[in-house]
Amino acid sequence: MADAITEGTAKLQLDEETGEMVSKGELKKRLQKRAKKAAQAKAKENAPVAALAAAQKTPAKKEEEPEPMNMFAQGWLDEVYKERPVKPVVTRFPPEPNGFLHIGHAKAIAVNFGFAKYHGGDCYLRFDDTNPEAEEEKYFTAIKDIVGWLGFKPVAVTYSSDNFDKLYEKAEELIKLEKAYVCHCGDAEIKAQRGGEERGPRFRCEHANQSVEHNLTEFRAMRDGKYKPREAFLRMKQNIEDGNPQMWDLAAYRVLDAEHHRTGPKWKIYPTYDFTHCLCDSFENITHSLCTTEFIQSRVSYEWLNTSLGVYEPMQREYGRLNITGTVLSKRKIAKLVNEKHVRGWDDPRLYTLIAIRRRGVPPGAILEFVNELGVTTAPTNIQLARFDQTIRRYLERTVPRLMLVLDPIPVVIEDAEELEIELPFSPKIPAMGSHKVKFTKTVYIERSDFREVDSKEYFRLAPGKTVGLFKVPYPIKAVSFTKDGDKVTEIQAVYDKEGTKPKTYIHWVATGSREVEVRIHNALFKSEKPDNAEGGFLNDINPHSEEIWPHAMIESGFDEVKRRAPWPEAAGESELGKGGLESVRFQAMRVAYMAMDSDSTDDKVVLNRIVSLKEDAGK
Ligand SMILES: Nc1ncnc2c1ncn2[C@@H]1O[C@H](COP(=O)(O)OP(=O)(O)OP(=O)(O)O)[C@@H](O)[C@H]1O
Ligand SMILES: NC(=O)CC[C@H](N)C(=O)O
Repeated sequence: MADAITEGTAKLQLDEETGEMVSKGELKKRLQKRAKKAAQAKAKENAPVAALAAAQKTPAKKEEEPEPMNMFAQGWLDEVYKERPVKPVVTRFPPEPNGFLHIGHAKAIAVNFGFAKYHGGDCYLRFDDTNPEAEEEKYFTAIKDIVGWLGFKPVAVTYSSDNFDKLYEKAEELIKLEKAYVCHCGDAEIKAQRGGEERGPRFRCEHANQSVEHNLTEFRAMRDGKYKPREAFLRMKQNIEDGNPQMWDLAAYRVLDAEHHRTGPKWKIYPTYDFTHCLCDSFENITHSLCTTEFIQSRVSYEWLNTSLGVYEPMQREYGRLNITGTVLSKRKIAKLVNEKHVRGWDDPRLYTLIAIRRRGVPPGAILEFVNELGVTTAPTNIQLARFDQTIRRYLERTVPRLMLVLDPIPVVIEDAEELEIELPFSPKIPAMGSHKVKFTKTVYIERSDFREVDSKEYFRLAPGKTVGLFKVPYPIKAVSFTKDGDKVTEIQAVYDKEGTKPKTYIHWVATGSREVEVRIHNALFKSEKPDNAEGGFLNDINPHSEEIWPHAMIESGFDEVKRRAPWPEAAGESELGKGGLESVRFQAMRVAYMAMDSDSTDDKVVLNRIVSLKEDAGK
């Protein structure tokens, strides 16, 4: 008979509206009831509007797994390949090591590494380290780490600074070709030469007429420390008549009073982005140099320099940036949040740096799936946080095991119960995940929110005289009394309800002796979709409830096995890197949320982060 009851629990389903686990039949009944109500409401609307709404809903039904390589097989990236269908494809991901990467960079990583991988080629991780003032060792390490975590292996890690000698030679060559000159003009003069505020006529300064010998002497003097910053710079002699400002004799080299973290005090002059990037691409035999659309105008100067020097010419093409709304990504703003202690650090799970997303427990594969789903075009993509969460949720749904976790435990003493061993599957849908055994004890702990002191007709969980199912336990229980300390219920007394009908609802529980854990539930860090538009600035938009802590949550013993068997899922960079970090211990806490271990965990104390809720928040 016990079997007859537990059999049903294997097929329990989540009622998304109430958060309860209920039998298939009960869920069907509830859905029908709600559908009827909704239909009645809808009937009031006029027919065309209703039809449009239905039509708009259709695509959402498509819940299949996205094809992981779609973004390369079709659309913009496919066109780019067709423009230059060469083998082997060679690409590069070229971050400046001046901060932690964010979700937008994940797109750049996926595009560059993915494009090469898809075409059987190679991708370099190139540190674009030509601004010694802003660069720090910790960023190099963090960037390398994140690329590996996303599952990509650079064919080599290179540095623009590896090429400082070669770039210097190319600069002298450009001077000898009469295509560069040393200029001593200040900002105001340069502005005037470029037409000024009124966009008037453009003209060159007298330095542009210097002889090659003079320019060489001056450039070497710059190199040898004769000039202080801003006293001299090397300019490319492009085409001042051109409508594109990127052709208005851009700087190629400037004097900087800074030690480079790799070349030390060797250089007093450093090449600019416009001089460095296209040449480094050329030196590395990059076939497709993919970057974001703010570089569209730079394409002419990119091509001009390589052509002028007669070197191998890569092809630059530009795609739209990925922006997430409802958060801030700028380094300066995140630094403010960190310094003013609004968040726990650059890797705080409420941020959208990649180290933060990783710490929160988001699997690397889910990020790649997100980028792939959005696709790549030349248009910028502005995405709401909820859309990102939705992809993660779908990904976790099919890849992580389930456990029982109680956030706010309250003991229930089941007077006629005996200790039992109960087998729990790790996943109701994927038998290959296996199962584990947990102890069922006379006293179990349930969520405080699953008990009501006063029953009502619309309530289906535990209340005095009311019966509820405990997930996988042979008999449902009925509350008979409860004890209080002041306003707070401290214990519920219950008995097995062996005679009653099958319960309508099942709730999760944990046994006596279960491990106490701290759970951190993260909500949006900002109240609005556009924190930057808040009066007085983005700090005024901070959500005071962005982190809720449950310090005395309890987790069932299956957690130990989930931890031992991590990473969940075993994919992308985590397993290749070895074991995966604590954040790869992921699971679905039944009826609660998707969870991962936080890096604050110690041998004695487990801290868990909510990765995402089980369903989209109402109102979003
Ligand atoms: N939001 C984004 N979406 C897509 N690609 C991006 C985004 N931000 C940067 N990238 C790309 O990543 C690569 C390395 O970026 P780098 O760190 O040099 O950029 P950045 O523009 O300085 O970034 P940010 O200023 O946003 O921190 C570049 O090719 C850049 O175009
Ligand atoms: N061409 C590019 O991809 C630009 C990379 C460069 N590090 C930048 O964002 O400034």
